[in-house]
Amino acid sequence: MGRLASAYGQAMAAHRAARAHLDSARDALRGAVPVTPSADADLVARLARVGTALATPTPGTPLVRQPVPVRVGEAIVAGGGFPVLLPLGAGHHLAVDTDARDPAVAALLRALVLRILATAAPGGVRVAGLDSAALGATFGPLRPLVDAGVIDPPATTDADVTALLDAAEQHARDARRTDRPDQELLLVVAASVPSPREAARLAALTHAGSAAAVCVLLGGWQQGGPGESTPHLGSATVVRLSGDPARAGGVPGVPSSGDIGGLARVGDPPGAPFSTDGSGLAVPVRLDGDPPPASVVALATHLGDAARRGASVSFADLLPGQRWAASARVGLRTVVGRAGRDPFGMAFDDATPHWLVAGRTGAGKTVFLLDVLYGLAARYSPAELQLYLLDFKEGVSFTEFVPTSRDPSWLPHARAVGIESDREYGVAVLRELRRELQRRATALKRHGVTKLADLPADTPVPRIVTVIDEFQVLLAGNDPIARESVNLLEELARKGRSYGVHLVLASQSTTGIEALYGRAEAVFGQFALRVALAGGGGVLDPLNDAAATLPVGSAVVNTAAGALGANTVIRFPDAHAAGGTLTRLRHELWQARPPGAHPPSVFRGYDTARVEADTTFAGLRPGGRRPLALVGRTVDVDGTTAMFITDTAPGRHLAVVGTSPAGAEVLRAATLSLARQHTPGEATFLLAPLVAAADSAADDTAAALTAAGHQVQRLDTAALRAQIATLAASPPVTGMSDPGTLGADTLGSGTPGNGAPHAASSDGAAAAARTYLVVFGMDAAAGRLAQSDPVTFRSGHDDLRTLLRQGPGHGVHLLGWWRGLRRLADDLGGTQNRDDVACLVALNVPGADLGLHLGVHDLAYTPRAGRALLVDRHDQRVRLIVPFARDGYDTDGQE
Ligand SMILES: Nc1ncnc2c1ncn2[C@@H]1O[C@H](COP(=O)(O)OP(=O)(O)OP(=O)(O)O)[C@@H](O)[C@H]1O
Repeated sequence: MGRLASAYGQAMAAHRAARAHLDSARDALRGAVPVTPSADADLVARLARVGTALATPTPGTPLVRQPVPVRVGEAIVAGGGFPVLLPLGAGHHLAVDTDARDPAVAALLRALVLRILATAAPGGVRVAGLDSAALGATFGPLRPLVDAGVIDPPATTDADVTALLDAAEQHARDARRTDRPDQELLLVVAASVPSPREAARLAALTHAGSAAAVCVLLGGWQQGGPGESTPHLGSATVVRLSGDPARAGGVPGVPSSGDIGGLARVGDPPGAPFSTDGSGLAVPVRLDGDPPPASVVALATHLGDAARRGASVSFADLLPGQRWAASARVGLRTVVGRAGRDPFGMAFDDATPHWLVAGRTGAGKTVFLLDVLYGLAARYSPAELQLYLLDFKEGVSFTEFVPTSRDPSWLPHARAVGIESDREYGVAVLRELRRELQRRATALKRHGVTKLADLPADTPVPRIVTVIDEFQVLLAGNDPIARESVNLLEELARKGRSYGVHLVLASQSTTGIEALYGRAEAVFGQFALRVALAGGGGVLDPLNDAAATLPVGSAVVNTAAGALGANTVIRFPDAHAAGGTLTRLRHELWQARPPGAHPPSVFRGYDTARVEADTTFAGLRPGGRRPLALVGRTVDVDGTTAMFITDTAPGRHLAVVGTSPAGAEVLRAATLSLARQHTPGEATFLLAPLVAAADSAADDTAAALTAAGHQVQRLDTAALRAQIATLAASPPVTGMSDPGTLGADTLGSGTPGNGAPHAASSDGAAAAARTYLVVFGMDAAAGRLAQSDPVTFRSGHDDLRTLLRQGPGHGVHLLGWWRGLRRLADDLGGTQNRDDVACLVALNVPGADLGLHLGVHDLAYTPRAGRALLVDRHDQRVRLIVPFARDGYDTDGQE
């Protein structure tokens, strides 16, 4: 009886004291003055030890400094009960010996999550749930909190669990390092014990101390028996639902826990035990059940707003107070988002000169890059920072940085922008950057220093950031472009650190890039900083799967080339959602551009090149010594005009080859550009539109030439044959020959009767008189040219070959479109005569055939719509070009 009475007394006192704690906690949460328990002095003294740990929380008090009393259930005593509160937070944890597949445990864990969230200041607690045993069902009733963004979806797979523990350990390290007064508490709720390895990691967290700001609630924790190696927990209160029935009794009318479900034994809280002998609370405890669903919803509503506010990172957060106030001398740094509640910065400096960014499509890669670029552009003036921006995908990543018809602004830091770039354009940019490295190396040598940062202050050299989105396209396959790109990237990555040239390579995946075979380490080894967005874990160490569960708008930033333990999870704002702010910022920066600043050179892969819009074309005037035939825009950094010189050297003729009707467009551009270099009457244009596909271009050419006052004659096949014979037999030596003798249908405005112009004998005056024979569909004349003259026995081909060899010396040039390479070779009399037409524009001609025709082995050319290969056999030029075409010309016509 005495023992029972004593137990009863102890229990009642505990009840009163605990009630007082609870009340005071509640009052404190409401801002009221704490209530001092007034009870039996002896028992209060004992419970005071609990009270020390269970210091009264006040609203907004971080849970990492002091543990808070959290109710777990009601102690059962005869005739009543009292609430049982346990210290949690500040290095105090809880373990239950049964896992959450037992509904009582699941309900208890949910109740604890709810109470801790309600106790903490909004945003003061982050909840990370692990539930591989019940596949997340334990957290089901808390769904409103998940939906409101207050707690994260639970980890259910092995990978999720590992990632969650990685993040928790990182959190602990960061919390210890920063030791902030407002540190967020990470509540790790394990509904069951995962594998032994993860169990050990959870146990280690319970030893991490209050500075780690982690609180672990652990279901299914069985302290190991003899011989078992279950790790010991740190400061944790243990709750048992199973076990020794004899120990569970002790109160009249209260069965042991072994006898009925739902009653538990509560061990001694660390540092403030209930018992003196380690036996824990003397009476059994009915664990609290689920909080009412209405409470969950109410809390979700209450905390959801705060969570959203806390979680949202606005684009404005990335911007500095003052524009262009930072110095790039030792590196570049910008805020890219937030880690926890703190702004998070990333740098291009000696430690992290280059960045590797990966994320599956839709993970927010473009948005992240925009955040970075605007952040940098707002901090550093164009004198400190230049940008080269390359995008290899279909999309609009960098369009906003270049002027358009709707918005004339551009980002003044941008030097070159490639949108839907060709690989050849990418290589051109990398070559340009390598030239810049060489210039910088020379400048550093001149000043006797080895690093950009050591240059004298009065010789500032801007840092260059080159962003290559979807860079794997550049390295795709194992062709000369891929190989050259790898070489260039490796060199830029290796030397860029010292010379202030930084690379950001972004991709959906960095694995399986064939051209990198054996070189990946040499290239990526220079990329200490890795950013893994959702699905972008490939840039991290294979054991580091921290990116496995990232939502859109988050990233793992790792400054140790992806190694485990160097992760920081950040959130970055959606730049797309801040369109207005972005536009205003860009306009502000544009208005502030230095006087004389030029817009970036822009390459848009999908643009048609129009000769009329070409600046070289616009500048052409009569009187030049060697007329230029303009054929397109070179795919290079500046989009220089692609052209041939038509001088008196043998072979200065143009062959455009391929079935694509774009061939007629190229002839049109070449002809019109030549025409601009002659005064009317000085040159004769003999146009032979032999195929229907060229009619439109030929008619347009004739009309434009006529309008400009030039002499134009139209030839049919027969007339062409005759004209070739005439020009071959008696090349014009002076004045104009009579076109009437050519059987031509005169279209031009020049005087009929004045035929081919004369050609002077020297280059100096060669431009003075020319004949341009422009044949649209030269192959259509093959039959006629093959026929021999019954008198002279000369075939048309004989005459053509004479004309090709001797014509330029007499001012006669052939511009022809052949629809097949074979036809061209036949007309030339075999590939051995290929130099007789030295200027070639290859359209949809297979690269291998072209290589054979030209006798070039490793010709890298992939025929595609809107592109051509320019080959000049005299100066060994081989360039990818965007051939000129009229607006509305359908490049799809090219196969
Ligand atoms: N921080 C963010 N917060 C919210 N939404 C975001 C965030 N970042 C990106 N998004 C959204 O995700 C979508 C995809 O973003 P983005 O275009 O940057 O993806 P991506 O990885 O570049 O995809 P793709 O490679 O297919 O172009 C967009 O609708 C964007 O608004």
